[in-house]
Amino acid sequence: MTETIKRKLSDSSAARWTAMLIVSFTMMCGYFITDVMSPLGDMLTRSVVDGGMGWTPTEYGWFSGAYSWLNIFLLMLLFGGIILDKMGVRFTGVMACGLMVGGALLKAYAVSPLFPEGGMLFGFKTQMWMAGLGFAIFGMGAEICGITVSKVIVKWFTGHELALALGLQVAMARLGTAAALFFSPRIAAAWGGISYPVFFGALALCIGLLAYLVYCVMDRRLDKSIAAAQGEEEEGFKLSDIKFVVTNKGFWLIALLCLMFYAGVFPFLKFAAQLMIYKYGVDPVMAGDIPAILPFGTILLTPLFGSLYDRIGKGATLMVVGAMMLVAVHVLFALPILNEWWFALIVMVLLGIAFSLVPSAMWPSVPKIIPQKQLGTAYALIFYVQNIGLMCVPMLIGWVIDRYAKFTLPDGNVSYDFTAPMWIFALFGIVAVALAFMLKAEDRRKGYGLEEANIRK
Ligand SMILES: C[C@H](N)C(=O)N[C@@H](CCCCN)C(=O)O
Repeated sequence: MTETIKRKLSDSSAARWTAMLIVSFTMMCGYFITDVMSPLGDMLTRSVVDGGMGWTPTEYGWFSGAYSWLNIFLLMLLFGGIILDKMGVRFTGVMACGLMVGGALLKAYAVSPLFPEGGMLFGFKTQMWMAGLGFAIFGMGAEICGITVSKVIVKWFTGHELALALGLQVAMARLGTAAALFFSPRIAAAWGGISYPVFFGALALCIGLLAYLVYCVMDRRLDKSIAAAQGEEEEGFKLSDIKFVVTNKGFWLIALLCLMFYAGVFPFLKFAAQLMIYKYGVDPVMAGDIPAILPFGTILLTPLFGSLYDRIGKGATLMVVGAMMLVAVHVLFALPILNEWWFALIVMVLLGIAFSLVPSAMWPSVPKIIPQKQLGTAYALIFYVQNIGLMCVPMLIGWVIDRYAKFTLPDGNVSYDFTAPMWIFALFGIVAVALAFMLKAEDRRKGYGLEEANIRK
C-alpha cells in the first residue's frame, strides 16, 4: 500500500515568506508609532514661548515609559500570552491591532490643539497623562502583537530558516523605527504640529490591521494543512505551562539579558535626539537623522546575523559580543571627547551592529530552551520582564536629566549635559555582558544547542 505524504502549507517557501512579510508589515506600522515622538522630545520640552509644549524632562520620561504601564500594572502582557496560547494567533493578532489603533488615536488627540491645555493632575500636565494613557493602550496592543507575530513566524519556519525569518521581521520593524525618527520631525515641521505624525502613524496602522486580516486567511489554511498532515490539533494552554517556563534557569537568563540589553537601547532612543542637539550640536529638525542610522543599519545586519546563526550557530557568542559593544558605545557617548556630529554617527553605527547581534541571536534561541507549546507564554513573560525596563528607565533618565543634567547658559537659555544618563546606560550594558556569559555557560551545561545551527541538514 502506498502512503501519501501530506505536505503542510508551511512547507511551501512562497507561502511562508508571504505570511512573514504580511505580519511583519503590521508590526512595522506599530514600530512607527512607538518612536514617532522620540525625535520630538526637544519640541515637547521647549517652553511654550519658544514654540514647544512646555513639558518637563520628567514628564517626557513618564510619557515615554507609559508604553509599559498597562503591560506591567494590569499584567496585560501575561494575559496576552495566555490569550495567545488559548485563542490562537488570529483572534489575538486582530485584538492587538485594534488596541494599537485605538491607543494611537488617543495619543494623537492628546497632543493636538483639540485637547484642552492647562490642567494639572498629581503635579503633571493632564495632557501628559492623556497622551500617556493612549501610549499605554497602544503599548499593550504592540507587545501582544509582538508575541503573536513571533509565534506566527515560529509556526511557519520551524525546521526552515527560522532565525533569518525572525531577523527579517525585526529588520522590517526597524524600518518603522527609522521612518519615525527621520520623517516625524519633518511632518511635524511641515504640517505645523506634533499630532500630525501620530495621526499619520494611526492611519498606517489601520492598513496594518487590514494586512493582518489577510494573514488570518492564510493561517486558517495552514491549520487545516497541519491537521491533515499530522491528524491532530496542538494542545491548548495550561496553567502549569507558566510553572514550566519560570522554573527554567535558561529562560531567566534570556529574560534578564533582554531586560538589560533593551534597557540600554530603546529608552536611549527616546533621548538620543536631545543628545545629538545638546552634545553634538545637531540642528533640532535633523536631530532624529543620526539616531535613524541605528535602525537603518540593523535592517541589513539583523537578517545577516540571523542567517549566520541558522547556518553555523554560535548564538550565545553573538549575544556576548553584542552586549560588549553596547557597553563600548555608551562609554563613548559619555566621555567628553570629539563632540562632533560625525563621531556620533560612527558610534551610532556601532550601536546598530550591537543592536543586530543580540536580537538576531536572542529571539531564535527562545524556542531552543522552551517547547513550541509554551512559546506564547515564554515570549510574553520575556516581554513582561523587558517592559519593566522600558517603563522605569525612561522615567529614571528623565528625572536624572531634570535633576542633574539641566543647566542655564549665560544667555538664559536652558541646556543639558548628558554625561550622567549615558553612564547609566553603560551600566545596563555591563550587566547584560555578565548575563550573556552566564547564558553561554548554562547552554554548555544543559545542551540547549545555542551554539548550534538552526537549519536541520
Ligand atoms: C519591544 C518588544 N517587546 C521587543 O522586544 N521587540 C524586539 C523584537 C522581538 C521579536 C521577537 N520575535 C525588537 O528587537 O524590537
